[in-house]
Amino acid sequence: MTITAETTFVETLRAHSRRYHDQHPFHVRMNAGLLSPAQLRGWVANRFHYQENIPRKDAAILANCPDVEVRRRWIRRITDHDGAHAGEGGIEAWLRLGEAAGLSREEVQDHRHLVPGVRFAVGAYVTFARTRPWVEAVASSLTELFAPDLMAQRLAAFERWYPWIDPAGLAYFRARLEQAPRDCEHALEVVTEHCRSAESQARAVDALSFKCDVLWSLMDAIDRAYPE
Ligand SMILES: O=C(O)c1cc(C(=O)O)c2c(n1)C(=O)C(=O)c1cc(C(=O)O)[nH]c1-2
Repeated sequence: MTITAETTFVETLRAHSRRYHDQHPFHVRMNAGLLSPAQLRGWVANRFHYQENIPRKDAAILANCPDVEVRRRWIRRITDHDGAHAGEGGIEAWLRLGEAAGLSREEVQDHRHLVPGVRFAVGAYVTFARTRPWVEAVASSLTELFAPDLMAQRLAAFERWYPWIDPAGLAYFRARLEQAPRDCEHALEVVTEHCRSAESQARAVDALSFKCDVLWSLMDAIDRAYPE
């Protein structure tokens, strides 16, 4: 997707919703209630690797960012996932989701279910944030513009189609319904303020494309590991 005279920068970013992983066949089947318990557990166990690396990705952005005001707001993402204390935060909430789905904490944390493609996709995202200019790394987080719709759909689907998962385990998704819009509003603010030239806008768009590929590859790897 390229920026043209007719489409503004922000419209071009938003148009990436067409490449978001909500349209991946595995997610489509998940939301239609068609996944077996083993497939759903495989997804939960593998997606944990994404969750546990988000704070490391955000720490890389902080390390590369010279702007104190951006850092002051961005740092909250790390506590959202890590929690301020043991037993709190998004990573803990994801482990509880695993338990609600029948996975022990140990088997999620020791990566015994982790498939190579997911490890590669997550590693690529963290490396991108470490090695690319920080504004591009911020732009790559903008897939979160599209996440709330998928979270809402997922919550409804889990309650309707997968009643064997204790609904208390879905707290992670409920929290993201609030956190994702706040986070991506800030990210969009940073990107529009810092990307004024056509060239920097094109780089931000490329960063978002890259991230869509990361998420899609991750789902491809899960789909392949837990076939129908
Ligand atoms: O379940 C999902 O579909 C989904 C997608 C995304 C995303 O679009 O990157 C994130 C999350 N969840 C999520 O839970 C999360 O904490 C998160 C952080 C980020 C990011 O790039 O900084 N994306 C996402």
